[in-house]
Amino acid sequence: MKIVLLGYMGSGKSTIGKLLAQNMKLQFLDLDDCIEEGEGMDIPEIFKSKGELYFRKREFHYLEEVLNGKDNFVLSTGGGTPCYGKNMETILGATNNVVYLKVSIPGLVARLSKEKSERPLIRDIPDEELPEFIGKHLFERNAFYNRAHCIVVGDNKTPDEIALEIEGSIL
Ligand SMILES: Nc1ncnc2c1ncn2[C@@H]1O[C@H](COP(=O)(O)OP(=O)(O)OP(=O)(O)O)[C@@H](O)[C@H]1O
Ligand SMILES: O=C(O)C1=C[C@@H](O)[C@@H](O)[C@H](O)C1
Ligand SMILES: [Mg+2]
Repeated sequence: MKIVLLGYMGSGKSTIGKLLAQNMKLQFLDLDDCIEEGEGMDIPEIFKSKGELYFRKREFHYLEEVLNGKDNFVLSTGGGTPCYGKNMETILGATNNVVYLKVSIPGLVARLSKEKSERPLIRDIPDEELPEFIGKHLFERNAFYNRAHCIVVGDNKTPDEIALEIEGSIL
């Protein structure tokens, strides 16, 4: 069993992935953590010292390593993971349980305005510009996220409720 969670930054993939894995007695894997461990640097450091292109290459490497090398896990991806190169094909080729955790623009803004510093793509966006930035970015990324097998809305629900809803949708 391989479950892959997709969604924008702040949609709750890491929070809900952990709960879902516990509930389903599966291993929890967070692709951002795999990258940080493998590279020996945190994500803001990788972006700063090596650039986004390098990050995207390593992201694909760790994605393939997890999907092809492991089984019985919940994988929370990074917000951009499905949107680059062959990543979405690779994910869809590995499992029939790909879930898009969809959160509204105001919902994402409320969460991310408090947590920008660890997220290099938004850390320098002024709060008043966040809604427009996220709206445009999400519009571009939705084409990838919408290829998931299942979409679960994450607004106005607790992480436990969302994890249960996802569990009910797993094949
Ligand atoms: N259902 C929820 N309701 C309210 N807040 C939530 C919910 N799920 C997650 N959060 C909060 O939203 C913030 C972002 O969650 P999280 O880090 O899990 O997102 P993410 O999708 O993994 O983001 P990233 O792609 O940047 O890794 C955290 O502060 C988390 O506690
Ligand atoms: O949305 C994105 O492109 C990113 C999201 C984070 O999970 C990290 O993978 C990184 O900060 C890039
Ligand atoms: Mg995360």
